[in-house]
Amino acid sequence: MEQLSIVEQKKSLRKQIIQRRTETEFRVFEASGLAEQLIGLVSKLGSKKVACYLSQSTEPDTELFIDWALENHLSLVMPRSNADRSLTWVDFSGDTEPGIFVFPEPIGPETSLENVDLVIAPALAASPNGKRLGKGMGFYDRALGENYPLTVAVVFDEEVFTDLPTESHDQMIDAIVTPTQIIVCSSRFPKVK
Ligand SMILES: Nc1nc2c(c(=O)[nH]1)N(C=O)[C@@H](CNc1ccc(C(=O)N[C@@H](CCC(=O)O)C(=O)O)cc1)CN2
Ligand SMILES: Nc1ncnc2c1ncn2[C@@H]1O[C@H](COP(=O)(O)OP(=O)(O)OP(=O)(O)O)[C@@H](O)[C@H]1O
Repeated sequence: MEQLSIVEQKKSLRKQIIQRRTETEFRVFEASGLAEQLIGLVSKLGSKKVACYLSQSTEPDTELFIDWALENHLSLVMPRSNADRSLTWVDFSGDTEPGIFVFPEPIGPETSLENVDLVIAPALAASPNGKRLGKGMGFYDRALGENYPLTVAVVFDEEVFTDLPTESHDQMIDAIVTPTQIIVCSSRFPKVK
Protein backbone atom coordinates (compact mmCIF):
# COMPACT_ATOMS: atom_id res chain seq x y z
CA MET A 1 0.00 0.00 0.00
CA GLU A 2 2.80 2.39 0.99
CA GLN A 3 4.47 1.91 -2.43
CA LEU A 4 1.20 2.62 -4.23
CA SER A 5 0.72 5.86 -2.36
CA ILE A 6 4.20 7.07 -3.37
CA VAL A 7 3.43 6.22 -6.99
CA GLU A 8 0.16 8.15 -6.69
CA GLN A 9 1.90 11.11 -5.05
CA LYS A 10 4.44 11.23 -7.88
CA LYS A 11 1.69 11.03 -10.48
CA SER A 12 -0.29 13.90 -9.00
CA LEU A 13 2.83 16.07 -8.60
CA ARG A 14 3.80 15.43 -12.25
CA LYS A 15 0.33 16.42 -13.38
CA GLN A 16 0.41 19.68 -11.42
CA ILE A 17 3.88 20.63 -12.66
CA ILE A 18 3.16 19.82 -16.32
CA GLN A 19 -0.05 21.83 -16.08
CA ARG A 20 1.79 24.81 -14.61
CA ARG A 21 4.47 24.55 -17.33
CA THR A 22 1.76 24.47 -19.98
CA GLU A 23 0.07 27.56 -18.55
CA THR A 24 3.31 29.54 -18.22
CA GLU A 25 4.43 31.51 -21.26
CA PHE A 26 8.00 31.10 -22.56
CA ARG A 27 10.22 33.48 -20.65
CA VAL A 28 13.36 34.58 -22.47
CA PHE A 29 15.17 35.54 -19.26
CA GLU A 30 14.84 31.95 -18.07
CA ALA A 31 16.35 30.54 -21.26
CA SER A 32 19.32 32.90 -21.07
CA GLY A 33 19.56 32.45 -17.29
CA LEU A 34 19.69 28.68 -17.62
CA ALA A 35 22.40 28.89 -20.30
CA GLU A 36 24.40 31.22 -18.05
CA GLN A 37 24.12 28.80 -15.10
CA LEU A 38 25.05 25.74 -17.19
CA ILE A 39 27.97 27.48 -18.91
CA GLY A 40 29.20 28.71 -15.50
CA LEU A 41 28.90 25.20 -14.10
CA VAL A 42 30.82 23.34 -16.83
CA SER A 43 33.42 26.11 -16.91
CA LYS A 44 34.01 25.94 -13.13
CA LEU A 45 34.07 22.16 -13.13
CA GLY A 46 36.29 22.07 -16.21
CA SER A 47 33.98 19.43 -17.75
CA LYS A 48 35.15 18.24 -21.18
CA LYS A 49 32.57 15.55 -21.94
CA VAL A 50 29.01 16.43 -20.95
CA ALA A 51 25.74 14.54 -21.33
CA CYS A 52 22.81 16.88 -21.99
CA TYR A 53 19.40 16.59 -23.69
CA LEU A 54 17.45 18.49 -26.34
CA SER A 55 14.69 20.27 -24.45
CA GLN A 56 11.22 19.85 -25.88
CA SER A 57 7.81 21.39 -25.40
CA THR A 58 7.57 23.34 -22.12
CA GLU A 59 10.86 22.14 -20.61
CA PRO A 60 13.51 24.64 -19.49
CA ASP A 61 15.35 25.55 -22.70
CA THR A 62 18.78 23.89 -23.13
CA GLU A 63 19.34 25.14 -26.70
CA LEU A 64 21.54 28.15 -25.89
CA PHE A 65 23.77 25.99 -23.71
CA ILE A 66 24.03 23.32 -26.44
CA ASP A 67 24.95 25.97 -29.05
CA TRP A 68 27.66 27.31 -26.72
CA ALA A 69 28.97 23.80 -26.00
CA LEU A 70 29.22 22.97 -29.73
CA GLU A 71 30.91 26.30 -30.50
CA ASN A 72 33.39 25.72 -27.68
CA HIS A 73 34.18 22.16 -28.77
CA LEU A 74 32.93 20.38 -25.69
CA SER A 75 32.16 16.75 -26.30
CA LEU A 76 28.35 16.48 -26.08
CA VAL A 77 26.61 13.18 -25.48
CA MET A 78 22.84 13.06 -25.93
CA PRO A 79 20.14 10.43 -25.36
CA ARG A 80 17.87 8.73 -27.90
CA SER A 81 14.84 7.02 -26.38
CA ASN A 82 14.19 3.34 -27.06
CA ALA A 83 10.84 1.55 -26.83
CA ASP A 84 12.15 -0.65 -23.99
CA ARG A 85 12.70 2.54 -21.97
CA SER A 86 16.45 2.39 -22.31
CA LEU A 87 18.49 5.28 -23.67
CA THR A 88 21.06 5.09 -26.47
CA TRP A 89 23.75 7.76 -26.04
CA VAL A 90 25.13 9.42 -29.18
CA ASP A 91 28.00 11.83 -29.88
CA PHE A 92 26.12 14.97 -30.85
CA SER A 93 27.17 17.50 -33.45
CA GLY A 94 23.80 19.10 -34.14
CA ASP A 95 21.85 16.52 -36.18
CA THR A 96 18.38 15.40 -35.15
CA GLU A 97 15.48 13.35 -36.44
CA PRO A 98 12.13 12.39 -34.90
CA GLY A 99 12.47 9.56 -32.40
CA ILE A 100 9.89 7.23 -30.82
CA PHE A 101 8.17 10.26 -29.31
CA VAL A 102 6.97 13.02 -31.62
CA PHE A 103 9.85 15.35 -30.79
CA PRO A 104 13.24 15.49 -32.53
CA GLU A 105 15.97 13.38 -30.94
CA PRO A 106 19.73 13.60 -31.47
CA ILE A 107 21.46 11.40 -34.01
CA GLY A 108 25.15 10.57 -34.24
CA PRO A 109 27.66 7.77 -33.60
CA GLU A 110 26.68 5.60 -30.66
CA THR A 111 28.61 6.10 -27.44
CA SER A 112 28.13 5.61 -23.68
CA LEU A 113 28.29 7.54 -20.43
CA GLU A 114 31.84 6.27 -19.91
CA ASN A 115 34.25 9.19 -19.35
CA VAL A 116 31.37 11.64 -19.16
CA ASP A 117 32.30 14.31 -16.57
CA LEU A 118 28.80 15.64 -15.99
CA VAL A 119 25.23 14.49 -16.74
CA ILE A 120 22.66 17.26 -17.18
CA ALA A 121 19.32 15.51 -16.72
CA PRO A 122 15.78 16.72 -17.42
CA ALA A 123 13.37 16.80 -14.49
CA LEU A 124 9.96 18.03 -13.44
CA ALA A 125 11.02 18.71 -9.85
CA ALA A 126 14.04 18.36 -7.60
CA SER A 127 14.87 18.88 -3.94
CA PRO A 128 18.07 20.06 -2.21
CA ASN A 129 18.32 16.69 -0.44
CA GLY A 130 19.16 15.19 -3.85
CA LYS A 131 15.81 13.84 -5.03
CA ARG A 132 14.59 14.14 -8.62
CA LEU A 133 11.17 13.64 -10.17
CA GLY A 134 11.23 12.75 -13.86
CA LYS A 135 8.42 12.23 -16.35
CA GLY A 136 7.69 8.81 -14.95
CA MET A 137 9.12 6.32 -17.43
CA GLY A 138 12.32 5.64 -15.51
CA PHE A 139 14.60 6.36 -18.53
CA TYR A 140 17.20 8.24 -16.51
CA ASP A 141 17.05 6.06 -13.39
CA ARG A 142 17.75 3.06 -15.62
CA ALA A 143 20.35 4.78 -17.82
CA LEU A 144 22.45 6.13 -14.94
CA GLY A 145 22.93 2.68 -13.43
CA GLU A 146 25.62 2.21 -10.79
CA ASN A 147 28.60 4.52 -10.22
CA TYR A 148 27.17 7.19 -12.48
CA PRO A 149 28.94 10.48 -13.25
CA LEU A 150 28.22 13.70 -11.40
CA THR A 151 24.57 14.43 -12.23
CA VAL A 152 22.55 17.64 -12.11
CA ALA A 153 18.82 18.07 -12.69
CA VAL A 154 17.43 21.06 -14.58
CA VAL A 155 14.17 22.62 -13.34
CA PHE A 156 12.48 26.00 -13.17
CA ASP A 157 12.86 27.83 -9.84
CA GLU A 158 9.31 27.07 -8.72
CA GLU A 159 10.02 23.33 -9.17
CA VAL A 160 12.51 23.14 -6.30
CA PHE A 161 10.68 21.42 -3.42
CA THR A 162 11.84 20.87 0.16
CA ASP A 163 11.36 17.12 -0.28
CA LEU A 164 9.91 14.74 -2.90
CA PRO A 165 8.35 11.27 -2.90
CA THR A 166 10.89 8.68 -4.05
CA GLU A 167 11.19 4.93 -4.50
CA SER A 168 14.27 2.75 -4.03
CA HIS A 169 15.14 2.79 -7.78
CA ASP A 170 15.30 6.61 -7.90
CA GLN A 171 18.84 7.85 -8.46
CA MET A 172 20.05 10.78 -6.38
CA ILE A 173 21.34 13.95 -8.00
CA ASP A 174 24.41 15.97 -7.05
CA ALA A 175 23.01 19.43 -7.76
CA ILE A 176 19.98 21.29 -9.08
CA VAL A 177 20.36 23.87 -11.85
CA THR A 178 17.66 26.51 -12.34
CA PRO A 179 17.63 29.69 -14.47
CA THR A 180 18.88 31.63 -11.43
CA GLN A 181 20.99 29.30 -9.30
CA ILE A 182 22.87 26.09 -8.64
CA ILE A 183 21.90 24.21 -5.49
CA VAL A 184 24.49 21.67 -4.38
CA CYS A 185 22.89 18.48 -3.05
CA SER A 186 25.69 15.99 -2.45
CA SER A 187 29.11 15.88 -0.83
CA ARG A 188 30.64 14.49 -4.03
CA PHE A 189 29.94 17.79 -5.80
CA PRO A 190 33.35 19.52 -6.13
CA LYS A 191 33.81 22.62 -3.97
CA VAL A 192 34.23 25.21 -6.71
CA LYS A 193 34.03 28.97 -6.16
N1 LIG B 1 13.92 16.64 -23.71
C1 LIG B 1 13.89 15.46 -23.12
N2 LIG B 1 14.48 14.43 -23.71
C2 LIG B 1 14.42 13.22 -23.10
C3 LIG B 1 13.75 13.03 -21.88
C4 LIG B 1 13.11 14.16 -21.29
O1 LIG B 1 12.50 14.10 -20.22
N3 LIG B 1 13.23 15.33 -21.95
N4 LIG B 1 13.70 11.78 -21.33
C5 LIG B 1 13.64 11.54 -19.96
O2 LIG B 1 13.34 10.50 -19.50
C6 LIG B 1 13.78 10.65 -22.24
C7 LIG B 1 12.46 10.56 -22.98
N5 LIG B 1 11.38 10.40 -22.06
C8 LIG B 1 10.13 10.89 -22.14
C9 LIG B 1 9.24 10.57 -21.14
C10 LIG B 1 7.93 11.04 -21.19
C11 LIG B 1 7.52 11.84 -22.22
C12 LIG B 1 6.13 12.37 -22.21
O3 LIG B 1 5.27 11.82 -21.57
N6 LIG B 1 5.88 13.49 -22.87
C13 LIG B 1 4.59 14.14 -22.87
C14 LIG B 1 4.69 15.61 -22.53
C15 LIG B 1 5.20 15.89 -21.17
C16 LIG B 1 5.53 17.37 -21.02
O4 LIG B 1 4.69 18.23 -21.31
O5 LIG B 1 6.65 17.70 -20.60
C17 LIG B 1 4.00 14.04 -24.27
O6 LIG B 1 4.80 13.82 -25.21
O7 LIG B 1 2.79 14.17 -24.37
C18 LIG B 1 8.41 12.16 -23.22
C19 LIG B 1 9.72 11.68 -23.17
C20 LIG B 1 14.95 10.86 -23.15
N7 LIG B 1 14.95 12.17 -23.75
N1 LIG C 1 16.62 0.90 -12.70
C1 LIG C 1 15.41 0.51 -13.04
N2 LIG C 1 15.18 -0.74 -13.49
C2 LIG C 1 13.95 -1.14 -13.82
N3 LIG C 1 12.85 -0.37 -13.76
C3 LIG C 1 13.00 0.87 -13.33
C4 LIG C 1 14.28 1.39 -12.96
N4 LIG C 1 14.11 2.67 -12.60
C5 LIG C 1 12.81 2.95 -12.75
N5 LIG C 1 12.13 1.88 -13.18
C6 LIG C 1 10.68 1.82 -13.44
O1 LIG C 1 10.29 2.92 -14.26
C7 LIG C 1 9.05 3.46 -13.86
C8 LIG C 1 9.11 4.94 -13.66
O2 LIG C 1 10.01 5.27 -12.62
P1 LIG C 1 9.98 6.71 -11.95
O3 LIG C 1 8.60 7.07 -11.55
O4 LIG C 1 11.00 6.76 -10.86
O5 LIG C 1 10.44 7.60 -13.18
P2 LIG C 1 11.13 9.01 -13.23
O6 LIG C 1 12.36 9.05 -12.38
O7 LIG C 1 10.10 10.02 -12.92
O8 LIG C 1 11.47 9.08 -14.77
P3 LIG C 1 12.83 9.36 -15.59
O9 LIG C 1 13.95 8.63 -14.92
O10 LIG C 1 12.52 8.85 -16.95
O11 LIG C 1 13.02 10.80 -15.61
C9 LIG C 1 8.65 2.72 -12.60
O12 LIG C 1 7.66 1.81 -12.95
C10 LIG C 1 9.91 2.02 -12.16
O13 LIG C 1 9.61 0.79 -11.53
